[in-house]
Amino acid sequence: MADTKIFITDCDHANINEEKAVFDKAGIAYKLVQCKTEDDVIANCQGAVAVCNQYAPLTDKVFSAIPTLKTVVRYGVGVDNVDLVAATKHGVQVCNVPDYGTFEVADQALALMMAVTRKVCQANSQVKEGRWDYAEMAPISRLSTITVGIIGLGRIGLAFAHRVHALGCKVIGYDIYTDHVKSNTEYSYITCCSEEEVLKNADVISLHCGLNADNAKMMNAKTFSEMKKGAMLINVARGGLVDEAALADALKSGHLGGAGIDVTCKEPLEADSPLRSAPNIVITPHMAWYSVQAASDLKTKCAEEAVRGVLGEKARCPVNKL
Ligand SMILES: NC(=O)C1=CN([C@@H]2O[C@H](COP(=O)(O)OP(=O)(O)OC[C@H]3O[C@@H](n4cnc5c(N)ncnc54)[C@H](O)[C@@H]3O)[C@@H](O)[C@H]2O)C=CC1
Ligand SMILES: O=C(O)C(=O)[C@H](O)COP(=O)(O)O
Repeated sequence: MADTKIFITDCDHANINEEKAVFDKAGIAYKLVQCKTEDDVIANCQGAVAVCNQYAPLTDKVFSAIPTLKTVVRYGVGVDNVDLVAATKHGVQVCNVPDYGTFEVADQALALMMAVTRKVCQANSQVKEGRWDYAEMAPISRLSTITVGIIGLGRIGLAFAHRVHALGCKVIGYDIYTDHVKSNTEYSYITCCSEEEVLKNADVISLHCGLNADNAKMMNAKTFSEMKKGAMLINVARGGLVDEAALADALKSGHLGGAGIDVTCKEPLEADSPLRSAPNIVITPHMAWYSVQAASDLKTKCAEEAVRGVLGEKARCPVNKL
């Protein structure tokens, strides 16, 4: 369609009913294409003024080849598949949807923390295999006595902080910006400290920062060695924050006591990933964000932001500064 203004570059949801309702109401022509590569996007999204995008890489090459493009809206919070520097250079406004599933992700982090600290999955397997022996699960600490360290005190990190605070855990945290935490009495129970102090003092570390060039593989053999013996790692943020081979080694050596992860470097997890054979690790399939309500909210908010882009209205959630 020649006047198609909005393209959905790719999405893995079963239907685009919410997007359709928003685009039809605005009277804007749209098209769903399922692109995997930069070349797919270039071939299929010519004339786009705005795109809704999930995984397809949006790079300098794409922005150069589609000069009509003014707005990119990511289905989600993380924008690590979009080259923000190139987008800014080409005058493309990149937006995300930061507020569709905050509680779901914090809940999943809590679920993983409970699963690994209480060894729920191991115990479940034991019983199904015909044994009945709580002592096999040792050691387990009383949760209200542990220190939880949060790396990334943004929306999700702070929602997770509330949850573990409610369990009676001591909460410490590190973020590159902490004024919003220190100036808000609602968070007075969080002790802000350095990354090194979090590594050294936490019994459980939960990652809640976005992935960028500066923090890729921030959890690696060196940082794992700085963690307490028996400490546990939770990651519902991005797989690329963790050196997975080093995590598997730290679990196999017994230095780390467990891990709960929802995200991996390659998704789905590779068949030969060393994480598959590591002890006390619980892995979920990048589902932290998901609930029926969050999925619907995400699609509606993403479509509405794309419409604002086409109409030249102010973006609700811009990520880059033009
Ligand atoms: N597993 C899932 O389904 C989902 C995962 N996510 C991931 O969670 C991440 C966080 O989401 P929100 O809390 O909503 O984002 P946010 O932008 O509100 O918070 C991120 C925080 O991380 C901090 N940060 C950045 N780099 C850091 C570093 N190197 N060390 C410490 N702190 C650092 C930022 O200053 C910010 O306060 C997203 O970027 C995304 O990657 C988000 C939604 C769903
Ligand atoms: O919001 C995010 O960021 C997310 O992680 C997603 O919503 C869910 O995952 P992906 O779309 O990044 O697979």
